[in-house]
Amino acid sequence: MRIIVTGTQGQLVTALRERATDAAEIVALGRPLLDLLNRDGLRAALFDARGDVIVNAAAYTAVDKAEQEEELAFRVNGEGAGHVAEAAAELGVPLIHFSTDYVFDGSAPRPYREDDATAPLGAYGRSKLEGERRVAALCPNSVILRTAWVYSPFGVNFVRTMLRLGETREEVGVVADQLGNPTSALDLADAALAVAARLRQDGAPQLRGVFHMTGAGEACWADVAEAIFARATEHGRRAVRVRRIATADFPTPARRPANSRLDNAELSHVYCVALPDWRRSLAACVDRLLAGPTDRGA
Ligand SMILES: NC(=O)C1=CN([C@@H]2O[C@H](COP(=O)(O)OP(=O)(O)OC[C@H]3O[C@@H](n4cnc5c(N)ncnc54)[C@H](O)[C@@H]3O)[C@@H](O)[C@H]2O)C=CC1
Repeated sequence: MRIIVTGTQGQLVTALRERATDAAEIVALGRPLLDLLNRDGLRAALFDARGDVIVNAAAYTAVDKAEQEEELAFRVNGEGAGHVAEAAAELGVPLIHFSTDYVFDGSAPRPYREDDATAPLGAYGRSKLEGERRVAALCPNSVILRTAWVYSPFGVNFVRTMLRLGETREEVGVVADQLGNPTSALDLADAALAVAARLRQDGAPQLRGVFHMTGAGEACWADVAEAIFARATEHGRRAVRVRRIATADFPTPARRPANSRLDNAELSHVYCVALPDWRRSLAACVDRLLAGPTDRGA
């Protein structure tokens, strides 16, 4: 199976490359060859690549900056996703598109299900929701995977940021009133590869549509930080205290949902796919970052 992935540098595409087995060849296409802002170039690249499945893993992901650059975020995450969907439909290949918990406003008292009402709080969430709409409209042979709180040994993410802060600080203030599901990009890649294989073999309509895909178990950001620092001490790092703060004490340009939890029951029921518990995968990520040479820059 030849899987064409948009983007070459992101957490998810890097994880897909690492986790691909012999049964799946990953062809990652990024800028300048494939730019979500350039419909014609993108189409030419996807048509040339001749894949069995397309995965749209590229996106404008700067959540706070998007508040100042909403038009750009829409062009990349809305229109760009639409261009990929249009090309996949014309090529007749299934599309896996990634979306986000930020399509919800976080007011629900329980984990969100796929058919719950969307109401993004910020520009990034609005742009991703527009992408979902375009993908669903232009490419019915598609799966939209909403994920959340993604971390990995690569790129910019919470785990790497905490480990960097922990090098110089004895205490770090971390918000404790946002709940979500920490998700390892490597687990996400394994699950997405399983979905890709099913989509390729089976045209059943129930395999298409929106699915939630996050790590098992829930946490607030302060819980995640505590788990990171606890694991880091096992690698000889000195202990770092986590001061549990409120979102109101850590203002950011974009508002975040207080409840980001996604219910994965549908994915488990339809695909028999479930991601491991976040604590186990997080420990493995910290082990990897602290055991070997690291790619600094988070
Ligand atoms: N990182 C997270 O916590 C979450 C991510 N997601 C979604 O998961 C997917 C993967 O996210 P990550 O790998 O973490 O993102 P990332 O920020 O690590 O990587 C994004 C990739 O998109 C590429 N890109 C940006 N603009 C582009 C353009 N105009 N043309 C071509 N490529 C472009 C970047 O170069 C980069 O390779 C995205 O759809 C994101 O919206 C959803 C929820 C949470």
